[in-house]
Formats: sequence, C-alpha cells, structure tokens
Amino acid sequence: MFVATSAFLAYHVLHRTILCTLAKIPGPRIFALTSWRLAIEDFKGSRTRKIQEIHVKYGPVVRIGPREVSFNSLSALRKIYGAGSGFERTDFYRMFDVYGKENMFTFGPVQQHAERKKMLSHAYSKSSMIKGEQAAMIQDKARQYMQLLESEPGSTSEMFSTLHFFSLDAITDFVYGKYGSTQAVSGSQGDRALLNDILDPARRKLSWFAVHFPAFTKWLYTRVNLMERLVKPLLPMKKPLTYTGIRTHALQAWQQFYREAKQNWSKCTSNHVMGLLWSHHKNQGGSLDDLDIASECADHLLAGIDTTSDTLMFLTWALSLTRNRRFQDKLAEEVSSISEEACDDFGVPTPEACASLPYLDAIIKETLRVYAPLPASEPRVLRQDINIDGYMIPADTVVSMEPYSLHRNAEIFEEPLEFNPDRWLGDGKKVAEMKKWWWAFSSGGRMCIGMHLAMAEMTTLVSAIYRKYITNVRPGSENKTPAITSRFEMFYDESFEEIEDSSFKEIRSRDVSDYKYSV
Ligand code: HEM
Repeated sequence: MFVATSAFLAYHVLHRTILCTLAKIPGPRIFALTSWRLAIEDFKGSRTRKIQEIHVKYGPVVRIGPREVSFNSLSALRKIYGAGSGFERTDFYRMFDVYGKENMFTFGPVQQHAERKKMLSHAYSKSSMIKGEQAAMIQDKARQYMQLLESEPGSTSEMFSTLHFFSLDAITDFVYGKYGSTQAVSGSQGDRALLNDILDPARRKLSWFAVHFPAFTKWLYTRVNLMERLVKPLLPMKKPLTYTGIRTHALQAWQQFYREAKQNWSKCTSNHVMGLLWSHHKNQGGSLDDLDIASECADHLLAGIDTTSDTLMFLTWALSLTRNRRFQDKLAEEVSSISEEACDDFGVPTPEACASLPYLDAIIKETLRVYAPLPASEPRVLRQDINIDGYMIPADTVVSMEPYSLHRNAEIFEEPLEFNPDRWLGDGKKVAEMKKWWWAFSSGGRMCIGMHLAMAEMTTLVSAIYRKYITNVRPGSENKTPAITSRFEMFYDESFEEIEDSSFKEIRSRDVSDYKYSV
C-alpha cells in the first residue's frame, strides 16, 4: 500500500512538473505542483501582488497552478479577451450568482452571455448617460451630494461612506427606478445602513471559503436551529453576510414592480434596467423567469456600488496629497471653465459638459491605473487547445490576466507606482501605447457594461466638487493610505506604510478660503 501510494505521488509530481504540456511554462515549482499554493496567497490576501511578483521574476507567461497560467502581454490580451475570442468565464464567477441564479456576470457560455448582454447594451450606452433622463438623474444625485457637504459638514471627513451613498443612490435609481431608488445621500438612515455589511473585513474570508470550499460553505450557511448554533464558530463571516441587506432591498424592489406589472403593465414606469428586462421578457414570450430578472438586476446593483465609489475615494485622496496639489489646481482650473449655462442652479454641471474635459479624463485614467477597484486576475477557459505567446495551452486550462500587473509594466508606464495624470497628456505615441495596456474595465465581449454610467457619475461629481472646494489630507493623516476590499484582498497605495481608516480628508470651500468644515 505504502509503495503504491508513493509511486502514485511520485508520478503525480513528475507529471505536473516535467511531463505535462504546461511544464515548459516558467514559474515557481510549488505553484505548478498544487493549486493550494495559490489558495494560500488568496487566504493571506496577497494573490494579485504575488502574481505580479512572479511575472517580474519569470516573465510575461507564468504558471501559477497545475492547470492555471497567467499572462502579461498585449498579444495574450487580444487572444484571450479580444472580441470573439471564444473564451468563457470560469466557475470562479459562480460566487456572484444571486438568489441561486446565474446572470450576465456569471454565465460561462459565450452564447448565453451574449444574448443577455444584447438586451441591455443600449440602456448602458454613452449617449444614454450624457443626454436625457439618465443624465438628469446623475446630475441630480451629484447636486444632492453637494448639498450633503453643506448640510452635514461632518460628513466631509467621512468621504468613504458618503461616496458609497452617492453610488448606491445612482445605481438603485438606474436599475430599479422608483421601485428601489435609495435616498442615502439625502439622509435616509435605513438606506445608509444598507452599506454596513460591506464594511466588515470578514467578507474577504467569506469570499475565500466560497471559492475554495463552495459546497461546504453553502452547507454551513444553510443550517438552522440547533445545527446553526453548533456550526456558528466555523462560519467565515457572521450573519448578516456581505450585501445581505442590499440583496433583500433589491428583491423587495423587484417584487413590488412585479406585482404592479402583472396587474397593469401599461401603468408601470419602465425606464430602468428592471423594466427593460421585463418588457423584453413579455415581448419574447417569457424567456426569463422572475428570479432571472431579480438576479440580473441585483448583480448590476452590486457591481455598481464599490467600483465607482472606491475609485472616487482614491481619486479625491490622491488629489488631496500635498505633493499632488499641482494636479488638483490644474483640474480646478479646467472644471471652473465649464460655462454657467451648462450647470444647474447649484453649480453642478451636466454629465455632457463633463464628458470631454481632457485633464479630468487623465485624472480618472490615472486613478484607475494605479488604484483599479478590480485589480485582480480575470480567469477564463477555452474548450479547445490554443497557442498563446508561443506556448500550447490545453483545452480547459484556466488562463488569466490582471489589471494590476498590466498597469505596473515599467517599460510602458515610467515610474509605474507614481500617481501622475500628466503622463496621459504627453507624447502621443507613448500615450497610444499606454492606452493599449490600460485595462481597468476589461475588454471584448465581457467588458464592463457599466463603464459609461461609472464615467458619467465620476466626471459629474468630481467636476462639481472641484469647482467649489479644495481638498486636503487631514492633519495627522499625511502618511497614511486609504484601503479598499476587492474579493479576497485589500488594496492601498503601497508607497505608504500605514493604512488609514475611512476618515482621512478635510475639504475646504474654494470661495471662503479660511473656512474649514469640521473634521
Ligand atoms: C469604476 C467603475 C468600474 C470598474 C473599474 C469596473 C470594472 C469592471 C471589470 C474589470 C469587469 C470585468 C470583470 C471580470 O471579467 O472579472 C466588469 C464587468 C462588469 N461590470 Fe463593471 N466596473 C465599474 C463600474 C460598473 C458599474 C457602475 C456597473 C453597473 C451596472 C458595472 C457592471 C458590470 C457588469 C454587469 C459586468 C459584467 C459584464 C459582462 O460580463 O459582460 N460596472 N466591470
């Protein structure tokens, strides 16, 4: 028995490290031998940084698991994530199913995904975001945010929360209309409380268990009564779980709309994602069931909160650092040049007026380069063999690339760790090359559908803020970096040694320079 086990293990080691097709790919041996080695990095919250370290050491193609390869080249980017590549999302994404149902984000097969995306692409187009109803909605949310800064001066030191309120209010309005639109910015304590469960750091641990032990994790959380009490010490995250409140809110919005739509469809408002899916369902003879629609909407809601507000938080923080004051000043000059006619009574510009400001665009690009809110690898599989960057990749091998590594290539981005928006306005040839490597919203068929919504929210709010205020890092916090949570990991500015809690900034009125909000 011992001999047989040893022989089996020896063959296993030999096969993974020498005999199999992937054995030619460079990388640390231990990662090739067992997928648990990368799982340890996931647990420590250092996966993305570790993969970058491996790329720096071994080159643009590295093996990071027995059947997993990471790339960091433009040729691989086109092959894996280019339009029509045929690559599918892996099962990793199933942890984002909502109410037990797949949605656009979690579908594997290309066809199934494309059909769903087609239903919604128009609603998310750039023209819909900068003109008409949705543009007015975004401008209105930005106005409410500016009013909040005035009516709750203490809130200026809580940018992390207030920016979450802003993105929550915008996405709930966009997805659910009056049926689920929240009023967190304008003061609803119940709506503000929806964000509480995402602040719990245990959500990183829960993600790890959900990916590495999916069945066990599901089993743990579905226990009731005595068993629930018995398994309590084993739970990776205490209840309520991440987004529990938000998911419940989303389901209630859907149920209210569904009741009305069934009774009298013609009286329902349908200028929102939920209404669009429902009318599609009615016209196509019921291709979606109730939970399909509820799951799709909830996924867009969840995708549209942290991404936008985390980016806004890093952007305002980076501009608040003393060493970056020159960038803030240039931005202020640009946004101050927006004409009064393009602004509402409160001085908040239209999304259209903010959509073509080159310096603001450079600042957002640079923020998303250095502080991408989704910096980790995006795993994909192909159901047939393929050659990528000179290596034969067998069918069903997991391949991935990460914005984090692409954005830190020192050959493309000089001093890659430095926040420098001016790099996007320099030599045209260099800028064109940088744009090819810039991958914050992914690419191809699976590219972020919410990009134009996020851009309209960010450009409008940032313009409104810097037309009126100067932002500074609060005294005592100059050497601290804010941090965000993304999947299993925390991300922050690595040139800082200390991590700050969320209250890091002070904000000063541009017009009354000696006035300070209380912080
Ligand atoms: C700064 C803001 C945002 C960034 C940087 C961002 C980034 C991304 C990235 C990188 C992906 C691909 C992820 C992967 O394949 O692993 C993605 C997909 C997606 N994003 Fe965003 N996102 C942002 C805002 C939004 C917003 C506001 C929404 C609102 C609905 C949204 C909805 C989605 C959806 C539904 C997908 C899946 C698309 C598909 O599979 O075709 N995102 N996003």
